[in-house]
Amino acid sequence: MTPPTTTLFLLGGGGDLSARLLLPALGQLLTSQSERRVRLVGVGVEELTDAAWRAIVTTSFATVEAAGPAVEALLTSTTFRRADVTDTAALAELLSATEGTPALYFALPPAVTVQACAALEEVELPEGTVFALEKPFGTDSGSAAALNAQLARLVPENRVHRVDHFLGRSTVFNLLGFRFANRIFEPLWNAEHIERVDIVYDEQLGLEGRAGYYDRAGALVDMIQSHLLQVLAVFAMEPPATLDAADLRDAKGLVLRATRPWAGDPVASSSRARYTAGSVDDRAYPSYVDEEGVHPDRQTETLAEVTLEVNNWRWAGVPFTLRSGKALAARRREIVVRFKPANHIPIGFEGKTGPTVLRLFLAPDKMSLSININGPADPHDLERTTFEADFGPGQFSAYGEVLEGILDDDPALSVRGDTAEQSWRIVEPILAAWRANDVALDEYAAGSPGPDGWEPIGVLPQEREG
Ligand SMILES: NC(=O)C1=CN([C@@H]2O[C@H](COP(=O)(O)OP(=O)(O)OC[C@H]3O[C@@H](n4cnc5c(N)ncnc54)[C@H](OP(=O)(O)O)[C@@H]3O)[C@@H](O)[C@H]2O)C=CC1
Ligand SMILES: O=C1O[C@H](COP(=O)(O)O)[C@@H](O)[C@H](O)[C@H]1O
Repeated sequence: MTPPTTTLFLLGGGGDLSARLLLPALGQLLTSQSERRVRLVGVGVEELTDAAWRAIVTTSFATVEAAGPAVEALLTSTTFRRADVTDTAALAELLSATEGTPALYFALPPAVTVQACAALEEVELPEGTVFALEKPFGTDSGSAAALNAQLARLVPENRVHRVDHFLGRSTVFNLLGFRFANRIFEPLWNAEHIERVDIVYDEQLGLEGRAGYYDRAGALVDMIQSHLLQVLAVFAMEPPATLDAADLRDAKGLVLRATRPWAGDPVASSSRARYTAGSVDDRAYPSYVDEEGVHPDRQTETLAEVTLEVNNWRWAGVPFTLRSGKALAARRREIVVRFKPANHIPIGFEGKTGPTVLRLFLAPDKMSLSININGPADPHDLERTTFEADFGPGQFSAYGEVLEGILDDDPALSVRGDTAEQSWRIVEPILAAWRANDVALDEYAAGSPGPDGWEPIGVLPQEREG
């Protein structure tokens, strides 16, 4: 069946997110789905002719070699509207140009998004209007709740797509398929068998000129409050009956409602650090505090690590450590599941053993399982071996999957309002402890693995030595 036409209003279409991530993802989606028809309307405060806008879209599409009938149709019909989206009359006029169902993508500074939503309260929205909102969603649980209330006055919850591109990753579905389409993993997926779970997203990139946003956010809000808590929720969820939005989002919501800092102690369960001058591979970085636009007094961390507990029957007593940082020695993007030791290894076996360790890599998508086996030669001698499997690249980029959900009005891969509030509730005690300076702000040289004295996570002691 031919999908109905959507008019996609890209509010902030001239911005960085749009050019670098959204437009290429749209080009990729339309190349693969030649039947789909999208009328794209770019919106911004800058004066831009339709031809100049078309050139921007064409350049972004070229980065993914977008081609075919759906791409051609979009390029022929796309237009640009100069409008201040905080102005009610401008929004009403904009929406009158809708063909099919409108989707409003707020690729705007967050404060402008809030103002635009307020202005939209005075506008009669066309039937079926879909909203897509970027992170950060609010600045704390109170502002997230206020924005949710505002959105609820505009469109039903299932037509609000709070975008988290980590949920667009095929990794999420890979995780569900791996765990629930096999008999052998799900029965072990609990506190009885799992000792700890580490979710690590270490980046080599530094600030990359994003001080305006990042210096107020920091690693905890930028990566853990949003993306890594969503990964935790997918990892730890109860088995959903279907992959439908309602089942997935209920299951994630239950996990996050049960989550809090380890032992309720935000000080002991968290660490923070910021990078000093150094180099990552051959690229030199100045000290974070010397980056343009950074205010050292804000004490912004570029590396955050928090240990959380999920207080339910399945996970009681299992620490979940989430870590993410910038300008680190190596790129590490993985979930590391360490199983408890075997109850009893028959006396007579010797050699190096260790717990079973499952690694689910977030990008590129693959997995490995390290176990003990009898190696070659002496059959008494146990050795470690690792099985590996590649999940292969997903059909689309993460933003491609996000956009498909928005255009199909399927919110399965977006963050539900209550979950967005819960994510703030989880990190708020930690943010308060950091603001009060109850946790030291450590330092690490750019290009190092992190501050001296921090225990490496997701690595067995014997792997550290080796
Ligand atoms: N860039 C990224 O990698 C990522 C960004 N995000 C989020 O996406 C959102 C957008 O980010 P980004 O693209 O980087 O920001 P930019 O500053 O690059 O772009 C913002 C756009 O908003 C437009 N704009 C601002 N005010 C108005 C207004 N009143 N009316 C109409 N248009 C307006 C600007 O228009 P004009 O150009 O005409 O001035 C500009 O094109 C933010 O919420 C950010 O947190 C999330 C993940 C990654
Ligand atoms: O949202 C963000 O994500 C990126 C990391 O995601 P990736 O898909 O680009 O690896 C992070 O660098 C950025 O700081 C953060 O805002």
